[in-house]
Amino acid sequence: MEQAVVITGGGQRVGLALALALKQQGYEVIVSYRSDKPGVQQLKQAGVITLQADFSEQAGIEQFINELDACCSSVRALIHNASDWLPESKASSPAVAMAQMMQIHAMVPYQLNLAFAEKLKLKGPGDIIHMSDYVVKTGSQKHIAYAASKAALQNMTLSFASLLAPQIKVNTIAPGLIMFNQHDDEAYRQKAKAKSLLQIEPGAEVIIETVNYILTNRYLTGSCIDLDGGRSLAR
Ligand SMILES: NC(=O)C1=CN([C@@H]2O[C@H](COP(=O)(O)OP(=O)(O)OC[C@H]3O[C@@H](n4cnc5c(N)ncnc54)[C@H](OP(=O)(O)O)[C@@H]3O)[C@@H](O)[C@H]2O)C=CC1
Ligand SMILES: Nc1nc2c(c(=O)[nH]1)N=C([C@H](O)[C@@H](O)CO)CN2
Repeated sequence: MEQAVVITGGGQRVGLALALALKQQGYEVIVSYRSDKPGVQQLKQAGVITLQADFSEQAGIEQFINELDACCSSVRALIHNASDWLPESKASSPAVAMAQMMQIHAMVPYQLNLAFAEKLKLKGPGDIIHMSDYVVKTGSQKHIAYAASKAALQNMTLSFASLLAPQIKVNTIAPGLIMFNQHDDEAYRQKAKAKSLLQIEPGAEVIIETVNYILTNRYLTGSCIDLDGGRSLAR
């Protein structure tokens, strides 16, 4: 496969919607998924290549790199979406929390970017997109390791943008609330929406629009797009 758009963590929610939308737009799409959820079948039916990968251990990262390398001759874009929103309250220990967060949000993008830099350059301009989070700006009392690991990811945007220019653009999308989880109750939902000026749950469509903006813009690299409904201005 040539000029594949590679999305990590595409078995559900934002990654799933993004993969289906980009496939519908005519891109060749390859997705990593960890758990075999209903979305994986949707992807296969849509013609998206799905590669099972658990990035929790180094062996899982290396297996994915080898499988991806074997199935695509060049890469159009690498979108680092896979993520675990782990609160300290659910971690077995602080050491495990920080290790787990740095693994998925920093170690995986770091290794994949280095492994696929040449294939991203092969057939014209390439893109790397790091999915970060508004909380990089503010920190988070309940997701300390998560926020720190997203800050590491966001910093790598700067390093890789410098290293890989001009053939590859590297940018961050830093979302605020995009979509709730099923278990979020009404009180939480109201409170979370009230944190931004626009006070909505926008859904994955705004991520799709932003990814398309980045992919089609020849002059955007090393930047961070704050996709948060004006959250930093809300009182
Ligand atoms: N949803 C929101 O409102 C916001 C999202 N974001 C960011 O946007 C991106 C998409 O968010 P969302 O769709 O909610 O993400 P999810 O929480 O649904 O996670 C996406 C996928 O990452 C996979 N994943 C997690 N850990 C690993 C691992 N160790 N190895 C392999 N895959 C793994 C999950 O697999 P599995 O299905 O097996 O669990 C899941 O399918 C994320 O980077 C997120 O941090 C930022 C701000 C707000
Ligand atoms: N991997 C994930 N990261 C984040 C999620 C999520 O569901 N999965 N959700 C959020 C929240 O929506 C937050 O932005 C607002 O409460 C943050 N990151």
